[in-house]
Amino acid sequence: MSKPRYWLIVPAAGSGQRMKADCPKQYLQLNHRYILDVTLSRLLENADFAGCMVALRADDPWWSKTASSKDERVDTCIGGSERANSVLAALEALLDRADNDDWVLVHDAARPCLHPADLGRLIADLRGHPVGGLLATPVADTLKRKAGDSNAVETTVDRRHLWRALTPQMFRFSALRRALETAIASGYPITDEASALEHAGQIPCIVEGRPDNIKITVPADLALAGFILSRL
Ligand SMILES: Nc1ccn([C@@H]2O[C@H](COP(=O)(O)OP(=O)(O)OP(=O)(O)O)[C@@H](O)[C@H]2O)c(=O)n1
Ligand SMILES: C[C@](O)(CO)[C@H](O)COP(=O)(O)O
Repeated sequence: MSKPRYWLIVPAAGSGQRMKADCPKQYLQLNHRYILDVTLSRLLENADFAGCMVALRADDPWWSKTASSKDERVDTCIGGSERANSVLAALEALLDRADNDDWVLVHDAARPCLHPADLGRLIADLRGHPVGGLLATPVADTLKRKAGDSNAVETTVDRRHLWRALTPQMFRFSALRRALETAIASGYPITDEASALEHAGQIPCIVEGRPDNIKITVPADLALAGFILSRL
């Protein structure tokens, strides 16, 4: 039986509304490099992937300007209306190359600060796991639940067992594809790969990751990401 291979999927078909920039955030620059190029290089330089599939917007005029578009290891497909649809599209674009039990790592294009040690630990800790799992970091702040749309505090949430999901998230090719198809078809709200597997009755494994593996989401995150990268 051949050893399972590792495939990389990077969903990069978002519009970055919360960033309020003049282009999708994955094409903003950090130290004169596109964020998408930074993210892809930090993944491809630190693990041995059989291939990489990047999901892009259908109207993406920036990709051809990136260094990654010249990298023969990187293929592209058209993403979907939601992140989960983009990941499913990338899985389907790999159907003729990936085996059912191959591992797939899914990592947000908007997370350029992934530390190589976290990537290595995720792969090492989960390579023998029956389901797979994700990088996550413990909640460090006290969490409040607001009362509807008001600013009134409804309650303080017990954070003792709460973790923030990060990426990469790592699951078997066929199990992930099946779980995403089922969850999307059922209208179940999924915002990460693990929640699709949970919806399918699986129990993903958490691997603790660094809290500085931030997702660039709002304007203040850009300078923070630049500082983090300068220290990595
Ligand atoms: N239809 C979508 C939506 C998001 N993403 C990708 O999923 C990652 C995480 O999503 P998010 O941070 O929400 O990005 P956006 O959807 O672009 O941001 P916003 O919600 O502010 O518009 C990003 O790399 C984004 O490009 C995607 O591939 N396809
Ligand atoms: C996948 C993720 O980054 C894990 O925290 C997150 O769910 C993405 O959410 P978004 O709203 O698509 O940014």
